[in-house]
Amino acid sequence: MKLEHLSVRPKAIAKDDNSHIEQLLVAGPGHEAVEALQSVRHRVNKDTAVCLMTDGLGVLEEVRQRVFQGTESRPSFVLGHMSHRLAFNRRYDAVKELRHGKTQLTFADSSLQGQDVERTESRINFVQAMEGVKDLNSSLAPFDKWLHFKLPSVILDSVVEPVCVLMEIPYAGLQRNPAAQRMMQRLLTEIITVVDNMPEIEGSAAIRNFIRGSRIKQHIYSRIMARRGASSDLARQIQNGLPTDIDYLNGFFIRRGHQLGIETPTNSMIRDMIKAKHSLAIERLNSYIPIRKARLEQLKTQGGGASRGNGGPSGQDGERQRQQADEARQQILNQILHPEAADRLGRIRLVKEQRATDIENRLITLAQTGQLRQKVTEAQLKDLLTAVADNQEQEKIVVSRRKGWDDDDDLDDL
Ligand SMILES: CC(C)(CO)[C@@H](O)C(=O)[O-]
Repeated sequence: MKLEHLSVRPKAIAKDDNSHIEQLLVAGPGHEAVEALQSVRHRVNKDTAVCLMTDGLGVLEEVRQRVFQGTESRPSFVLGHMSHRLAFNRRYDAVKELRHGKTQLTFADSSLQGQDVERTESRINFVQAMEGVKDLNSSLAPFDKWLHFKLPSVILDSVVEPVCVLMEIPYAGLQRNPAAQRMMQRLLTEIITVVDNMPEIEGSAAIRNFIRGSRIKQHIYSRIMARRGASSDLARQIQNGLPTDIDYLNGFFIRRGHQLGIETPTNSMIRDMIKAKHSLAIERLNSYIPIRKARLEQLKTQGGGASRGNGGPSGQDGERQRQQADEARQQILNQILHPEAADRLGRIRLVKEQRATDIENRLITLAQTGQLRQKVTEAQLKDLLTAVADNQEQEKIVVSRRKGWDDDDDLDDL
């Protein structure tokens, strides 16, 4: 079974609805935006206002070029960025706020590069509608102020995450690794040169002060400290063969550098290495079914099957054996889970370690007994989660009333 790269969830694409869209908010990873807009292009015209609240930079340029170039029916755009931390609850199609922040909106007319100025009225209406949603805490800002708000997270993701991936270290490892720090410094120097020359922000003292002074470095350092216990999101995406936003992180600065005649060799090399690693991960994920019997036998003798955490030998030998068993376990899980399912299980582990371990044990047992013929999809994993939850509820003979956002719903946020 090959990995699909249709990243937009089918539910977001209502193919049979042809009604005109007046206001459209596109959020999420940068790499999903083009596909999402293409799916509703026939419902959008020059009276539509689209707010791009996507991750990364260069998304608007890509959307203008790939979806609306040469058409009369080009909508007008608002760019947005928010610092709220949100979780998506798939079961209820709802969003939960984990941390309150603010939303900044802007018009990107300065990046139109000779194209017609967009209609202002529809954009103003959209901004007003968003300002009316109290929880969004939105305001309209000049372009440079907006970029100043968004740039730190984009730079952080371009400088820190790829280095974690390539050196195979978590955030904590960056602090004590001079080679990693040199690599980050090179990436940052090139990025700063590109930003400093972007025509859209010419004359912006706020951005100049931010990138030329020590503030950007302080920001990166403080984020590394804050996340030192965490592993990189990009590493998780690559390991699971999921699409990444690298083209809207380092890729954006490379494209802009090219347009401005600025060389960005370190960013280009790192982007290519990330892409190569991603292709290898996909190849690996697609090449392991059916599970090799010999590997399973090895796993059984190492005690790494469905028996995680059940004691075993102690001391250094015991530790080594446990490590080997954990690695073997992980290898098997990589073989039997679809990337989206592995991703979901990983997130469940963050909040319910025992639940994730129980599920893993079941999956490994199914694999060992030859009952898995194909990789487990995210939908199948959800069924299994529900079955395990039902079972546990019956075992406890406890009746509990479900709340809107109870514990199990939290698993669905993930
Ligand atoms: C880079 C940008 C923010 C405007 O300069 C916009 O064009 C974009 O994201 O595509």
